[in-house]
Amino acid sequence: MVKGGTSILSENIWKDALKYFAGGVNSPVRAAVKPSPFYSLSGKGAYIYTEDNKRYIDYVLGYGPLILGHENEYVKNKVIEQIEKGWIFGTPSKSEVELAKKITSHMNSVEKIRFVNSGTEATMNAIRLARGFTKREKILKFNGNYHGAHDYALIDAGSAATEFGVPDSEGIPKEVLNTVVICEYNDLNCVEKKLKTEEIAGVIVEPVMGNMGVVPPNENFLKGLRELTRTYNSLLIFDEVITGFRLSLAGAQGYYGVSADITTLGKIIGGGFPIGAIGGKREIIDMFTPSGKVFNAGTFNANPVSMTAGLATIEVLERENVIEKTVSVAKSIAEELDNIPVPHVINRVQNMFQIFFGVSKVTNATEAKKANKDQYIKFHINMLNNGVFIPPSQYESIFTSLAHYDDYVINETIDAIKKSRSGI
Ligand SMILES: Cc1ncc(COP(=O)(O)O)c(C=O)c1O
Ligand SMILES: N[C@H](C=O)CCC(=O)O
Repeated sequence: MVKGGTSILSENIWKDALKYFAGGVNSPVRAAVKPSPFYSLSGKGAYIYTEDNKRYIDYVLGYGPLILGHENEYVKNKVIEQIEKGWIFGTPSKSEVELAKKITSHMNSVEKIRFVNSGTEATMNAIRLARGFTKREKILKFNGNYHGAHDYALIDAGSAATEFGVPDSEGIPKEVLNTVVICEYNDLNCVEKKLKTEEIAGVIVEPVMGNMGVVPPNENFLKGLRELTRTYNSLLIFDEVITGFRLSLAGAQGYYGVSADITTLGKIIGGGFPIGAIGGKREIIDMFTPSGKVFNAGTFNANPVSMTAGLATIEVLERENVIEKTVSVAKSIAEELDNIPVPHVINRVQNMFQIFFGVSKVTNATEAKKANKDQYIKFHINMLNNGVFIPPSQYESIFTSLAHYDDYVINETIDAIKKSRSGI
């Protein structure tokens, strides 16, 4: 097994992939890995192993779900047990009730849940729910926030939409664009102005921005959103697809002490298997069919494998002090990044962080876009060559997992940072 370096086999697979997939991939950020993507073969703990017999310490972690690291033994065994019993029934299964009990026990504002298959489906349905509940049409979102790949979210969107220069996607009808109102993140004045002058069904927000790099909320931002949405009878939607069960067991809401009307979840609650969820107050979630008139359905909704993996993951989070451990790793790595002798700023909240070169502060998407992307990409390539996989895009977050809570992994990473800082 070789640490980092170039990847001949992966390069050959990549040439084939370019024949079959738009841009060679099935989700755009994967094409951002330079010079070309490596093909993963397996994962164990903090490491990814590739088709080329290369090994990388993984700080991407499936873009967030793998808070326990790769192939966690407990989760794996629970999933195998489930698979031996069957993996789709088209009927409810006990695992969905158990996962719902677990999530609601941790998140005060979530009394009832609808399980879907992705974060994208979760936010799309949360927006429909907010419109159905308030009988209003407009949604307020923030510049650079990413809520998945559906029409109502792809306006001033972060993540790969910014990385590939399509924050406003083509193919979205004007009528849809006109229902989305945009403010800059952390700008409460803008939010108040829009809520006052437009009939807004809901304000959707990433409580910590994780799709423009990492951008924390200013001290009063989330509390301000809570108050303003109450004043103007609009619903507050926290998109906790990344932050749920990452910042704390009660998500960003628990961490910042602000509760939402509707919460969207994904990633960690599926333990690495496809999932999304819309949670909230009983009277809001009950508006979903069949008890209400806001339609949602799905062949794979609440599939037992994702339910089982999610439940097992949360059990480990509860038992093993995981969040504390991932935060301590994140602190050590962020401190070492801060020693890089090139002007930069590091934004970190708990166990998610990102470095921005060439700027002294990043508090919103406009400031994030001023960071020197070329320097970030050079650093990303240097880190890969030194055996560490950090996000290939400035507009993603570095994550830590339980498996990184290991002196050998931390020291290897610190060593890679030291070797990677020249030439950026
Ligand atoms: C905050 C946030 N919301 C929604 C999504 C969409 O989730 P998914 O990729 O599972 O559709 C993502 C990530 O992709 C996300 O980071
Ligand atoms: N930033 C995205 C979600 O958090 C990354 C996942 C993807 O686009 O494939």
